[in-house]
Formats: sequence, structure tokens, C-alpha cells
Amino acid sequence: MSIKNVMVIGAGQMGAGIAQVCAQSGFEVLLHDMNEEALQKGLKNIEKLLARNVEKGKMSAEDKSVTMNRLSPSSDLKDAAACDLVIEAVVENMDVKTNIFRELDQYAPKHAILASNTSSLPITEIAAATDRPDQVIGMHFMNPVPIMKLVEIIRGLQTSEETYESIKAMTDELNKTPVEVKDFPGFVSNRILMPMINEAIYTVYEGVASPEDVDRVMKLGMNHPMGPLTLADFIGLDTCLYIMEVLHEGFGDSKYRPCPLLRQYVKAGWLGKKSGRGFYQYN
Ligand SMILES: CC(=O)CC(=O)SCCNC(=O)CCNC(=O)[C@H](O)C(C)(C)COP(=O)(O)OP(=O)(O)OC[C@H]1O[C@@H](n2cnc3c(N)ncnc32)[C@H](O)[C@@H]1OP(=O)(O)O
Ligand SMILES: NC(=O)C1=CN([C@@H]2O[C@H](COP(=O)(O)OP(=O)(O)OC[C@H]3O[C@@H](n4cnc5c(N)ncnc54)[C@H](OP(=O)(O)O)[C@@H]3O)[C@@H](O)[C@H]2O)C=CC1
Repeated sequence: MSIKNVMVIGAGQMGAGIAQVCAQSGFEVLLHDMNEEALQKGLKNIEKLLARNVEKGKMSAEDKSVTMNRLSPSSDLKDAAACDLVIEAVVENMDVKTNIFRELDQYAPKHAILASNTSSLPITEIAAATDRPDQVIGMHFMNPVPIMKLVEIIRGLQTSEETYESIKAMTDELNKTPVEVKDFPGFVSNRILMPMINEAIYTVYEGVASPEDVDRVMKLGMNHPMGPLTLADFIGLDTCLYIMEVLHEGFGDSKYRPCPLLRQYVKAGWLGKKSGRGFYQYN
């Protein structure tokens, strides 16, 4: 199936990034958010990143305006009627995602593929909320989307070969590298990354070292580009907690229990960079 028109649901950090790379690769993109302010903020962030690319000489001013012209805002899920592919990137919550997929299933054309950028939730269960489970798939981009090369492609139990091949080809068109993984909690990326981040939080919680020193150890000792607590703030502490909860519940193993300090920070609204405070203070 040939994909031309894409709709991205959720104009947060991931949704905006996904919309940007799709538009840069020539797709017509509708960026949707139920919150007008969030939608405008997402579009503004894209414009800012593209302007930075122009300043650096990595993109011409003309390419920037062509890219921006391929992006349109949407405040109505019914706009999915004009799309070949919908990529959902809202909060990491099964009820929220299944409700959106149920609605999208009514509005999107019969041939359209419905993809989720979920970090950890079962694609099989999201697919089961629709009448087209064979056309539902996980398309897990990494943050920051314009920079990171990987897209984890997750097949639900019901995902058809045709759907998988279309999404794999689309990922290539986005100049990203697809890696196919099975539908298990956290897939590969977050099954490995998130317990490390959670352990880094325990290290602070138990007073072994400060956040700065934990990050210093992992940057200087292991050559990680960001320390785990800087990375947790960057991902969003709410998202980190939701992923740990999915791992904990999905595997039923106490090794995945979320650190109480992570829970406390999320309850306080300290969500990391996006809220201005997490393990570090921003601006
Ligand atoms: C939670 C999940 O489900 C899955 C996930 O996504 S887990 C998170 C995965 N991501 C990571 O692990 C990121 C780890 N960090 C890194 O790789 C790097 O720190 C980084 C690429 C983010 C920044 O790199 P850096 O060398 O430290 O900083 P810097 O030199 O300022 O940036 C490098 C490039 O990235 C760009 N960049 C940095 N942050 C960016 C952002 N938020 N959005 C877009 N571009 C960004 C910069 O503009 C720069 O671009 P150019 O090369 O064109 O100049
Ligand atoms: N952060 C990361 O590093 C990565 C995240 N992901 C996944 O991408 C998805 C989005 O994450 P991210 O972009 O970081 O999160 P953000 O918090 O930046 O954005 C979340 C989006 O979800 C919307 N939203 C929140 N609650 C609801 C709701 N009840 N109904 C509909 N929409 C809602 C928000 O809208 P509003 O602004 O109006 O609240 C916002 O557009 C999650 O599934 C996450 O696991 C995947 C890879 C990496």
C-alpha cells in the first residue's frame, strides 16, 4: 500500500517530532491535538527546529517553507478520513489509547493503517479495540525524533504481513532504520533502558550519590551521551513511570518495581524538562 497522507495524534514532544520527519520526507501531514494550545506549541517547535537547520546551513529556506506547507493542524479526529496512515503519540495510557483507536477506526478509510508510538503497551491489545486488527502496528520512534535513527516496529499477534511491509518501507523513506521486535512489555528498547534509569533513581533514593554524580559516572565511565537522570528528565518522568508500571505488571517480577522517588516526583508534577523541573531544574 502506498502511503501519502499521514495524521499524527498528539502534538507533544514525540508527536511533533514524528510530524516533522514525515513532512521533511515528503508526506502530507495533519498534526492533531485535542488541546489547541498544545497544537500551536508543537507546530512552533517544529518551525524552530527547521529554522535552526537553515541557520546551520543543513537545509535551504525554501525546503523549510515547503516542509512547513506540508504540515496542517487538526483539531478533529474525523480528519483521519483523508489519511493512509495514522500515528498515535498521546500519553502512555492504555485506556486513552484504546479510546482513540476505537474512534479512529470509525473515521479512517478502510485501507488505512493505524500505528502507535507506544513505548511499552501491548500492540495486540490496542489492535483488539478496532475492527481492523490486522492493520494495527507499533511504530516506536526514539527521542529526539529528528536525530535518532531507530524505529522499533512491533507486530501485534494480528498484524498482517502487508501492514508490516508498508510500515517498514515507510520507515526507510523517513531515512530511519527499522528493527522488528515481538510484542512483549517494553519491547526491546525500554525493557533494557528503563530498568537502568529506574536503578539510577534508586541510587539517588538510597543516598549512594547525587543525580549529578550518577550521571557523571555513566557519561565518563560508560560513554553514554547523557547520564540516566538527564535522560529520564528528557524522556519525561511520567512516561518513565508508566513504562516501569507496564514492565512490572506485564512480567509480574519485582525487579521492575518503580522507585518510590520516581512516583513521588510524578505526583509533585516534577515531570522533567517538559515541566521545568525533574532531577534537574530547567530555565
Ligand atoms: C522512552 C522511549 O520510549 C524511547 C526513547 O526515546 S529513549 C531515549 C532515546 N534517546 C537517547 O537516548 C538520547 C541520548 N542523547 C543523545 O543521543 C544526545 O545527547 C543528543 C542527540 C540528544 C544531543 O546530542 P549532543 O551531542 O549532546 O548535543 P548537541 O551537539 O547539542 O546536539 C547534537 C545534534 O542534535 C540536535 N538536537 C539536540 N537536541 C535536540 C532535540 N531535542 N530535538 C531535535 N534536535 C536536537 C542538535 O541540534 C544537534 O544537531 P546538529 O548535529 O544538526 O547540529
Ligand atoms: N518521551 C519519550 O522519550 C518517548 C515517548 N514515547 C511515547 O510517545 C507517547 C507520547 O509521549 P510524549 O510525546 O513524550 O508525551 P508528551 O507529554 O510530550 O505529549 C503527550 C500528548 O498526549 C496528549 N494527551 C495527554 N492526555 C491525553 C488524553 N487523555 N487524551 C488524549 N490526548 C492526551 C497530550 O495532549 P495535551 O498537551 O493536551 O495534554 C500530548 O499531546 C507516549 O506513548 C510515550 O510513551 C515514545 C518514544 C519516546
